Amino acid sequence: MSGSGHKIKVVCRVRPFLKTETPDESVSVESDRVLRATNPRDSTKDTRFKQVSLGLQRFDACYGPTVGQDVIYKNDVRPLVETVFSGMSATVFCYGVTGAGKTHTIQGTEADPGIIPRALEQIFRHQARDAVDYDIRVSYFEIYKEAVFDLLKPREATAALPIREDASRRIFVAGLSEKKVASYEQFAGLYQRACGNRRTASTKLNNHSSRSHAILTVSVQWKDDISAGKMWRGKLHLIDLAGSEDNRRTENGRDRMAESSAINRSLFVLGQVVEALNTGATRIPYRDSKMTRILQDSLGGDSLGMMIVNVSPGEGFLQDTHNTLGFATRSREVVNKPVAHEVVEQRWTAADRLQHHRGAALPARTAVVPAGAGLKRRRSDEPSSTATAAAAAAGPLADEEQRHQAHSQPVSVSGGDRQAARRSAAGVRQPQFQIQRPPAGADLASNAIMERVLRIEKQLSSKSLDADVVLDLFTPATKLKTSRGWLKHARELEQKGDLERALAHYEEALRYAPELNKLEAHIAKVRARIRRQKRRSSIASHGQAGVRVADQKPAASDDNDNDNDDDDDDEEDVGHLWMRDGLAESPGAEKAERRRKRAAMPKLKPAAPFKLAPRAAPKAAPARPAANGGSTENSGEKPAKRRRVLGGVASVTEGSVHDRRISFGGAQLNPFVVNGSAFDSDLQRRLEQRRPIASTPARRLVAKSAAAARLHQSLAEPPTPVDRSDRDFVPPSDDDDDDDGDDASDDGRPRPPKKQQGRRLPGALGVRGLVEQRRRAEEDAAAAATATAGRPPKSPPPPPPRRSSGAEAPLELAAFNEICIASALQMINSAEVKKIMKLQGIGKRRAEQIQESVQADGPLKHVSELQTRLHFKNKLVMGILSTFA
Ligand SMILES: Nc1ncnc2c1ncn2[C@@H]1O[C@H](COP(=O)(O)OP(=O)(O)OP(=O)(O)O)[C@@H](O)[C@H]1O
Repeated sequence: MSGSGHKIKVVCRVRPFLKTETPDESVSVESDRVLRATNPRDSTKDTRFKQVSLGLQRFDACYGPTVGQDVIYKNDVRPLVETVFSGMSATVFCYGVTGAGKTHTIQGTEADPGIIPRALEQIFRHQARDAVDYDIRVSYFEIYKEAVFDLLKPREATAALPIREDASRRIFVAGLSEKKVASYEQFAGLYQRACGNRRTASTKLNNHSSRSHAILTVSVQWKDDISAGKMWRGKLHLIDLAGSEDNRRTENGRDRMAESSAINRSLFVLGQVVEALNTGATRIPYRDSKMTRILQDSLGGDSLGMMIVNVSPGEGFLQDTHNTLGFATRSREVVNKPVAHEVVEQRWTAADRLQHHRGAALPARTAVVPAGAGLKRRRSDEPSSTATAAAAAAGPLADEEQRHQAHSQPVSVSGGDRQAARRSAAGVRQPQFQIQRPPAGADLASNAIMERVLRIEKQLSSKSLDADVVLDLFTPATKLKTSRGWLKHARELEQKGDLERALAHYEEALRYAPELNKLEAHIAKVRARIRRQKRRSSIASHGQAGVRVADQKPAASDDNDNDNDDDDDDEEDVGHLWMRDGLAESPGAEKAERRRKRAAMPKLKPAAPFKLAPRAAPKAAPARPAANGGSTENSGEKPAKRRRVLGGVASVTEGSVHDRRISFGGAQLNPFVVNGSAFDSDLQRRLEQRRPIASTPARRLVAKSAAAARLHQSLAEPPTPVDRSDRDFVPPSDDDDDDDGDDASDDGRPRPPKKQQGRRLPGALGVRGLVEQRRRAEEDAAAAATATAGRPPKSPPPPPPRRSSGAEAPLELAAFNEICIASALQMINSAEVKKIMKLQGIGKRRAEQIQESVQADGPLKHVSELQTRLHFKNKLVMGILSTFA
């Protein structure tokens, strides 16, 4: 039999009805190998159906309620126990739902003993009969809530024990006590005490329900004179599995629920193992539960295996019966490769000693190996020569009857490598089975799945299944698919302008695919748009007297605004902040007014293109090249490709970077410093690396800088016509701060008296004044650019105007800030501003103080305060500027 596979033997046993149950005909044993069960979905159907649902299940043996323990033992278990004396390992385990009779079958009662006492009796009888000196030892442990406990020790004296693998890759429980027993009586006393240590409890379905899996191992070892004094070891594992439980029926409390969850989990893994073995999966998830790990050799390993499937009769258990029988049928396909086991002495290697030196326990002096294999510490995935030979020699499996026979007779094994025995299955029959080491990370993945299952079970048991747990049930592919579905709907809704519902759909999509960062960003945008819509409508309805919303878009057009361009968003973001007097009341009229004003404004292109100034010449060259109305000819560089920004008003020349400044309309700007604050590190990085400004946000910021420049310029220029020769306006930057306190700027131009700072604008000019001023400045710029076209650039350029900082800010800066504050005041109560203020370190209380104070004293008092909140200010400034662009 060496080298051939043995299917697990599956025996079915139906328990009798208990006194508390009402007998019915739903489950019955039709013949010694056929069980009939009513279809749980339709009990009115003919009970003799064949193919539907349960139909007729064929097993190795079927026992009805009247069959006694002795019959089952004699027919099916006794032959298996005999194999132990051939050096084989054999496993009998009882499987079934709670209350189906597992403990009764494996343990029995004093009056009607089960498999364990009968098997031990048989072993001692065999010992007495043979002239061989058998060394019989027993160990008994339980797996309770995924922890292993020694049952041969008093419960209070035992801690959870670890599971290990020995040198020949055999699983064992480290530290488990093994007691030598010389007679059945000695065993019976020991066993009785040990049973008292097992955890049992009363549930609604079973007064004496086992809460753990219990595994009794009987080891029989002897020296064989015939085989030149070789040591042999046979093992018998007798296992009473805890029953799967439907917690709706057991009405378990919290403690029982935790136990039940652990039980169900390990049984679930058992099902997975069987499934994997049957489908020839590359990885068998033994490690996913302690029980399957311990049963590894009995499930697809080198043990002989037998499963007794216990079934509760009665209609009330039909669904459970259906599930149990389904599992049993699948288990019948599992093929084991039984081999005899030799005990060999092993020497401790240098590696063992080193490990021991580091604190690890030394391996046992003896190891159990497949007969004839000797002790080889070989990786399990290494092919062995015997394996190949065995695989080649393996013939087709014996038919079912022969297999049945194989269990009925002691298996004589001539030896052979354990690996060889496993591999010999290859090519023998389908499904074939191979033990392979799991691929790296497979355990992790499987653990993750188990964690999911556990979470779900936990929630199910607490009857509070929440959405996240349901989400866990989906595979990643399903999640992605579902997410796409939500996204599709969301986009449609957004296009229709139904932002609220679109947002809900987007959020739903994100739940299924939280890794979609872009989606997250888009959701934030949609949220912002909804907020803006709400603000607009509230401002429109509760607008203060004399203040009109200048830039308010009609709701419909806003709703339909489906482009995701940040620029537009930014415009929207703050467009409503721009408050002006005297504009048309209706949105339509406002729009017309805006259009009219825009048309009236001169265009700045192409005479005053906005571009990056050429790169500074090395050292000898002046720090700032002459500006020539925005052209790049003075750089001496090959003109680079131009990128149009902001509807043709400005353009950026790729690669022409100079001193981080942008020349525009005769002015040089530092794109990173608007009003003294750095605002775009990405752009800065790109420019510093001399990389093309490809990203939309970067171009947008450059464009905004242009707008900022225009406003600065218009504010800097006096309302009266200016000297056209002075075109080299440099906006204020940190480098240019002039704290000397004179009233004159470096270029000699007089500054407005400090007293007037911040008072003249916009209070004096008003917003309209500012706009008008800007328009005039732009006209001048256009005229100057036309006049200077074709002329050689001026050299050297006059030094740029300088400004004071803080409280001594020049007029234009003060005006700027005033605009900011005025704008801020309108949104000071909005959540967005609060958030910004929080980010900038302005507390709620402080924000309120500012608001009150601004209302009482006027906004200019707080210019310096706001100046320190650079980001906050810039956001507003940028928004305001975009309304000019
Ligand atoms: N074949 C049988 N003959 C007589 N009584 C039986 C038989 N099988 C089971 N019973 C009775 O049914 C009840 C439940 O049986 P048992 O405790 O063995 O179930 P179990 O499957 O081990 O349950 P659990 O998984 O909850 O431990 C017990 O009272 C037992 O005596």
